[in-house]
Order: sequence, then structure tokens, then C-alpha cells
Amino acid sequence: MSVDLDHIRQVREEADCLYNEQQIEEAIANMGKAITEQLSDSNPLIYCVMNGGLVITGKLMTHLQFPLEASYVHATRYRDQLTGGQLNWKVRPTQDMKGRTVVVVDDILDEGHTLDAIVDFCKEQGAEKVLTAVLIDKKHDRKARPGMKADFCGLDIEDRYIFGYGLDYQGYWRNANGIFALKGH
Ligand SMILES: O=P(O)(O)OC[C@H]1O[C@H](OP(=O)(O)OP(=O)(O)O)[C@H](O)[C@@H]1O
Ligand code: HPA
Repeated sequence: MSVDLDHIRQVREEADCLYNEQQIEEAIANMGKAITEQLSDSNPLIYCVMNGGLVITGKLMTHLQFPLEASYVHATRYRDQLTGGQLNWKVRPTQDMKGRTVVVVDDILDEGHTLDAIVDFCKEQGAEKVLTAVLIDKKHDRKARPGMKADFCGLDIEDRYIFGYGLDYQGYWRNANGIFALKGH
């Protein structure tokens, strides 16, 4: 599929910045502190949810100065669309997680179906405790479960389509150094 890069550039230029780099880095440091307080003696297994979790997981991990193992899973349900569909597992966890504490790290808790499915899978595999950490919690009433929350969360946002810090618009701008909302969405 060919991509109109002028459109991609225009989207970034017209977007509203909801959080700048400094605010996000502060939020990530606070998440790191909270996770350290709770998990520093638990030898956790940290799972990055690709692709969106790439930036937050890397940045968060440097705030976790205790023994841990890191790996990734790959699950997607948006496929360059603005609304989610069926969850498609591309890479499932491979490590033995029996009896382990697992932390699933992702960029966003939107409706929550992605995190719920990954958490359920880890529990089925025998993880003793499964916790979730997200940079962003989007505020609306369409959560997979009413009141659903991540165990660790950096920032809340209003109900708009966002990109930056791992989140994409049509596969682009995961590299944007802020959280930006798409004009008109
Ligand atoms: O809470 P939900 O409504 O389930 O949405 C959240 C998920 O959606 C995005 O992934 P996406 O499916 O877009 O794949 P990507 O990580 O490759 O961007 C995001 O990275 C989360 O994993
Ligand atoms: O607002 C969003 N932006 C990008 N990816 C997403 N995946 C779920 N919600 C979003």
C-alpha cells in the first residue's frame, strides 16, 4: 500500500500536543518509582507489547534498577485503523512463567481488550501474579470491563485518537516526542 507522506506530515503539523516530552518523561519516572517500590524483590518478567509498547518499555526499564528479565509479545487489533477489531496474536510469550510475577507494559489502555487477552494468557500459563503498566489511560465508558484500570499508569487523556511515544497514526509517528491528538478526532 502506498502512503501519502505529505498527508502524514500534515497530520503531525495540525495535531494538538496534549503532553510534551518533559511531562511524559516525568510521568515515566513516577511509574518507575511506583513499580520499584512494589516489585524490586520479585524477580519479575517484563513483557513489552509490540509495537506500541516499544518506547515506553525501553524508557521505563532504565528506571527499574533491580533484577528483572525482559521480553516481548506482539498482539495487534487496530491494524492502521482508528478503531479496534479482533485481537491478532503475532508472537505469544515463550518463556516459562510458572510461579513468576509478570508485568505487561503497553503504550495505551484504550478499550482494554488487548491487555485483558494478554493478562489472561499469562495467567493460563501459570504466572503467579500479572500486573499491567501503561503510559496512557484513555478516559471513556467503552472499557472491556467497567472501571478497568492498569496497575501502573503514567497519564490520562481525553477520548481522542492520539499518536507519539509509541502510538501510531497509520503506522507513522510512533517516534513523535510528545502525545499528540489527531485534528478532528
Ligand atoms: O485497549 P485496546 O482498545 O485493546 O487498545 C490498545 C492497544 O492498541 C494498540 O495496539 P495496535 O493494535 O494498534 O497495534 P500496535 O501496537 O502495533 O500499534 C496499542 O499499542 C495497544 O496495544
Ligand atoms: O488513540 C490511539 N492511538 C493510536 N493507537 C491506539 N490504539 C488504541 N488507541 C489508540
